[in-house]
Amino acid sequence: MTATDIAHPELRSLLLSRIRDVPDYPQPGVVFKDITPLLADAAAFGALTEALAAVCVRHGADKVVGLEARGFILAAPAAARAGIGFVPVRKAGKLPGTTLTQVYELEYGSAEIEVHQDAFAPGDRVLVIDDVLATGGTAEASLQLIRRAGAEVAGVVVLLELGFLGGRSRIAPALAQAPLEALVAL
Ligand SMILES: O=P(O)(O)OC[C@H]1O[C@H](OP(=O)(O)OP(=O)(O)O)[C@H](O)[C@@H]1O
Ligand SMILES: Nc1ncnc2[nH]cnc12
Repeated sequence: MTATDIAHPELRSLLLSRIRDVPDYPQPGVVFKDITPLLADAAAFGALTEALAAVCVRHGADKVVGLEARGFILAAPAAARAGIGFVPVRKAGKLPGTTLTQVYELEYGSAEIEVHQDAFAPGDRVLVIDDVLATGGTAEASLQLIRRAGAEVAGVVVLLELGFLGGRSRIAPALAQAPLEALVAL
């Protein structure tokens, strides 16, 4: 499976120019993609929010899911801009209501994520937004949660896809026919 990017060339280079590589973080051998310079640049963050909101509208999503923590920063303004409700998928133990839980593996460790059991209306079409798709473990777990909560997956959109880590292939079964889009794919 090939990683493709959907940002037009000007937006792609703006976004890429504001993502900083941090070698050996959080552990040796990992090159961490730091989006804080992008968030600190109002023009770049604004253009990113517009692009993500356009994807939400194009897919006719009823809800936008953001994945804790960096996914929240991108998904919440995009959902508000698109006029769609936002649902947080959080790391275990952070949501106050009755939750569904999913265990998953990361590039650097393992984790559990949760969503409120009543976060979606039956049949809601849900678009997942995150900053980075790496191994795909987080996105895959979120898709399983969304379906278990009774909603449909409209798609996944990420700012940055690290294609060499194989996340696209990993999440293909959980996506079923839904699209995975990356604004920038490396
Ligand atoms: O495709 P994967 O291998 O699952 O990796 C991608 C995930 O890893 C990061 O989250 P992380 O949990 O590291 O931390 P955060 O709380 O800073 O967003 C990133 O924000 C994605 O959610
Ligand atoms: N290399 C990476 N950079 C930033 N976030 C990540 N999440 C998983 N792998 C990552």
